[in-house]
Amino acid sequence: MPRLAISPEFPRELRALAEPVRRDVVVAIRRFLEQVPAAPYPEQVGDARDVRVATLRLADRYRGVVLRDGDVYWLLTVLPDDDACAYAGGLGFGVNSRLGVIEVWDAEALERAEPALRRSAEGPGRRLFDDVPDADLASIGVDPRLLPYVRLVSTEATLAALEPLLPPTQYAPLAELARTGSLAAAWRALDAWRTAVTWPAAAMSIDDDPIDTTDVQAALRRSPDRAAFVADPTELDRVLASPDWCVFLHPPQHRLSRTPHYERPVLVTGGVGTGKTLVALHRAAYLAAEGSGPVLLVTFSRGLSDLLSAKLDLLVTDCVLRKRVEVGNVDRLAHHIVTEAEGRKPNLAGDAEIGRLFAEAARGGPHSPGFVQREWEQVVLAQNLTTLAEYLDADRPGRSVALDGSERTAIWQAVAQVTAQLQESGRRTLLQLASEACALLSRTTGDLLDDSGPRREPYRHIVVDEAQDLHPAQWRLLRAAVPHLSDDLFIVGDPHQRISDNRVPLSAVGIAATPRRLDVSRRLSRELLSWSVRLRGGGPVDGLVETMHELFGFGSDGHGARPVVVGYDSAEAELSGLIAKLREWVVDDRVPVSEIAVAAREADFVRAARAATEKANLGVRVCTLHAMKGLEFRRVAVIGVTDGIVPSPAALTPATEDPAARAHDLQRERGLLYVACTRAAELLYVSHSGRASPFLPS
Ligand SMILES: Nc1ncnc2c1ncn2[C@@H]1O[C@H](COP(=O)(O)OP(=O)(O)OP(=O)(O)O)[C@@H](O)[C@H]1O
Repeated sequence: MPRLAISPEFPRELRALAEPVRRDVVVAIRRFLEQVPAAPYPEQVGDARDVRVATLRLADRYRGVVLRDGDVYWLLTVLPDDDACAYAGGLGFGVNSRLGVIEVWDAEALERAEPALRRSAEGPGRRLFDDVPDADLASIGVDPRLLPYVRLVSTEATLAALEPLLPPTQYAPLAELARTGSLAAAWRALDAWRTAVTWPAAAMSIDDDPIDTTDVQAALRRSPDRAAFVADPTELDRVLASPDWCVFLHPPQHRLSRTPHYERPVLVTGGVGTGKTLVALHRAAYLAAEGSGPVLLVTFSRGLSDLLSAKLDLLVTDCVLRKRVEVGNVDRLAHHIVTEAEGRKPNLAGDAEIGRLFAEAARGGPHSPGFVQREWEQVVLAQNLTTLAEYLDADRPGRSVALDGSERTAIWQAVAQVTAQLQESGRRTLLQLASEACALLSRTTGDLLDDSGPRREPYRHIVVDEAQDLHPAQWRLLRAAVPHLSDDLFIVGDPHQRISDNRVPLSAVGIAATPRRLDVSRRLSRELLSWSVRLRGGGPVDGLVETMHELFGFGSDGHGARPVVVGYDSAEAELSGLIAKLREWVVDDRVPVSEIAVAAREADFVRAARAATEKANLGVRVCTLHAMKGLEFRRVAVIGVTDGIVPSPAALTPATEDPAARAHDLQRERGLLYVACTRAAELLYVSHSGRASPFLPS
């Protein structure tokens, strides 16, 4: 029986075919897998650069292109007959001698480029790699068949022009060597392509066992981003029907999510669209299959946990495994634990009620209600301070206004008044609930969440998404909900996308996490990414990690359109401009309305935009900037990005009251706009009426 692996391009190209052809192709592959009568057979391609390449007739006038090695077949694409033969004939194949992964290159295009390369290399200057011996180029994985072309490269620009023709696993270390002149830097670039199946986690050194560069099957198994093995028609159907991200993980994503064991908690940070959520989903799926107990996949809000749950359903199709993962948000977890312990649902206090209580408690005092409330949430609840003595002694990280003993005592009394009133009315805030749930879990009585043993944590593994927005009380709850064992906490987040006031290093809540990083945005084009990074302001931010988190060093793997920023004279004209833009997208460009979103800072403008889109019969999503968190659309319009609206004056603490709080508020408002603008995978349109928001890059 043949062993068949599918490349990520194949399902995409299959989806683009007309329905009857698609059906015939799938039937033919099934026949091939099971070797029943009338199964397609490999046919040699005349003049092929690699004799192992063949085609399979999969439908009338359509052929699949395969790389064949013994009984192993790697199905690369499906094309009309002539195109398939021409394409197959021009490909070069190899196994990377350092990584052991499969490589494909455009051998025919390289042959065509050779005369131009020679001409450019004939000039007076030296060639780029003249000083690098062959052995060093081999040590970064350059294939001997590509060496003659590499030797002709005279400038970094020429090398960049060759990028589409070379395997990325050879281009990346070469580009790094050209840029830095350092072999060590090139090895590091090479290392970024290792997957969890390339090497065991402990064996990441360049000098490990020699690779058998003739073993195609082993190479395909080490290339989970390039090949998915399907043993039978059921697996075939799953690979063909699943979204790409379910099947083909990029090497760093694969390594992070499928490393067999992490002795300590892990914190994965990464810029927008680098695949953090996908890594969290895959880690949860991996732990469900390979772990040793119940898994909690937890995020910031209910809306996001519903989205995570739907994605996990796509990823984990086995019901038994899926049941091992509970998906929720931290508030729900706290609610659940307190309800179980008390036998009834807790009453929650809303924001308006809390605001009113603090207004009363702070009346006549030197500090505003907002200041006192922030002191409660960011100092008292954040550090779980329960007595005045503890508060008098406490550090107040992130709070810039110094308080003497009598001021602290006055604030403590105001906070005590609010908490007493809450207690009297039988209400609690969500943060209080998180603290109580943590205290309940820390008791030795057990009997929570159907857990009958004493002091047994309800989960064996916890995976956290959108970690940058969790409060210290919520972190303590998560820490208490899982035992201190290997693979306890796997955390993903991006401090630059924070839209809350929570900026706690994990070490401060008892989580000593090993940092890891994802560097390549898979959502944003280079153009959108560079604009967004300027919008965010390249400055470092704090929280999650011990030191400041920098925004540099992260890139994108594709090009696209630049964002469009349009200024109007009035809000009415801005709404008319929005409707015209949406019509262009929906009617002219035929983008489905479900793949378009409109967002604004102020609820009033959201309502006005919603009314305008409904009147124009354009059923796109219209929401606040906040509601865009964690989502993704092909096209996004962010409107009302006007001075005086973004940042929202109501969300800013007066500088006279607390300059550090104001700086944080500004950073949060900037983060909010950054998050909304970076939801666009394809096109971003930004508009304002009057002067543009000071956050917009010039
Ligand atoms: N391995 C992959 N295969 C296919 N698509 C991918 C892959 N990795 C990432 N993507 C694409 O990138 C998008 C972003 O992934 P994801 O939402 O996990 O990133 P993120 O880092 O959590 O983003 P953000 O922090 O901006 O919310 C995905 O929706 C998908 O379109």
